[in-house]
Amino acid sequence: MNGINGTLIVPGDKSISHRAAILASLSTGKTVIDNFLFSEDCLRTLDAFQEMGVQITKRNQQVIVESEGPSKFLPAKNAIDLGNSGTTARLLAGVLSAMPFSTVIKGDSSLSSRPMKRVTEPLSMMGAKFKFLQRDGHLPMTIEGGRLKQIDYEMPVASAQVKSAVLLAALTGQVHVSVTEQTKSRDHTERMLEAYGIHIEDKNGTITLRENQVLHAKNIEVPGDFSSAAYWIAAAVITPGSELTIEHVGLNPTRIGFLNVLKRMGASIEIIEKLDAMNEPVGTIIVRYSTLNATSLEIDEIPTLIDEIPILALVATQAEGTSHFHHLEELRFKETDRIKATVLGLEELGADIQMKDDGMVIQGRTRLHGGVVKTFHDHRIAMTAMIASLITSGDVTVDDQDCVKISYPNFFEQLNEFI
Ligand SMILES: O=C(O)C1=C[C@@H](OP(=O)(O)O)[C@@H](O)[C@H](O)C1
Ligand SMILES: C=C(OP(=O)(O)O)C(=O)O
Repeated sequence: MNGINGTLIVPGDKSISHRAAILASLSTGKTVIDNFLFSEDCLRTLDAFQEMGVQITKRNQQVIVESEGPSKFLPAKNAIDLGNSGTTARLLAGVLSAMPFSTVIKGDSSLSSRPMKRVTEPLSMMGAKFKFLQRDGHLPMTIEGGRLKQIDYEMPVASAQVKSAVLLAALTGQVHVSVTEQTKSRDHTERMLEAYGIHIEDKNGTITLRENQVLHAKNIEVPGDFSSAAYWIAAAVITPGSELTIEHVGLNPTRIGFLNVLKRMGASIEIIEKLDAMNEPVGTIIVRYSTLNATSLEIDEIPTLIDEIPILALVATQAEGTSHFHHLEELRFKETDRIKATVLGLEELGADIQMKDDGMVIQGRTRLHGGVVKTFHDHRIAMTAMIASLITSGDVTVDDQDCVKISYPNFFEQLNEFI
């Protein structure tokens, strides 16, 4: 391996694609969404609205949504299956809370083990009714929507999914709402609503959405997914001889904590261009192989790199010294327990890594070797293991390659271009 060299474009952003599908469905008129991410999770969001009567056409990199707005949504004929997608489940729960009918939503075994009370509690305060059909606090559940009332909600967890669920319920139900976050989470919903001309304000961590606002269709362009770019940024930083350019990638400050931490560790990273797509900063990243020092994560930066912890842990195995990753309790509620899966996976490859209740401690630098990594069907664990394979002395295999389709369907094709 002579390094990771060249220029790369990553697929569209998963979080923004979900929101584009939702807001286009809630608008009246025709929306063209460019560079939509055709991954399994985002397809679940499109399917859900299609099941409620929204007209959706998929072509190449585009999605065309034709809608008459939420007042014309029809009850789905069957339970809506959201597969593996936490974002779809929680954001859709917000929209369905304002619908004058009942809907059953369900998911796969991973999604059915993830907590839903974080959204059903505020949505119940707004007036929606929920019934858990198998296990308390989990999918499958029935959502009985209806007229909603205003709430001022203080979020107990830093979660963009919870914030967005409440905002989308208020928007769909046309009521006023305010949501206060202790730590700022990704703000794609707020930015996209603003781009639609909706009055939404963020003052000292309190986001306020005014009542009686409606969406009119507006074309959307989705930037490249920073969370997908993170795998290649890591690959270049840890593989000697690398210089990689990643173009047209989203650089929203609430998403790029991983870049900031890498820079702090000593990585050579340049951002050479910035433009704006639907209120989202977009640019080009140039990254080179670098000698790295260990680091510790601050509590406030966790939401800005929450999905990058597995790949950041791999990078830390190549940094000189001890890295302390704490305040990561939320990782236990992802597609799998990502603290456990990351520690087990990297241990299998020879890393010196210790599991803690709220995170992990990693001692670098270690020479990694080959092994068989258990993914627990989590796309981010599978991709982290495959990036590790670029620097291991033997082969790395994962027990499930298919799970990368959740967020990055062409991951293996792009990986093969480098090896
Ligand atoms: O709103 C979103 O699009 C997401 C929010 C985050 O989840 P939480 O809200 O649970 O932190 C993140 O982990 C997930 O991949 C996508
Ligand atoms: C946690 C993730 O997604 P979701 O919550 O939408 O399943 C992820 O993509 O890492």
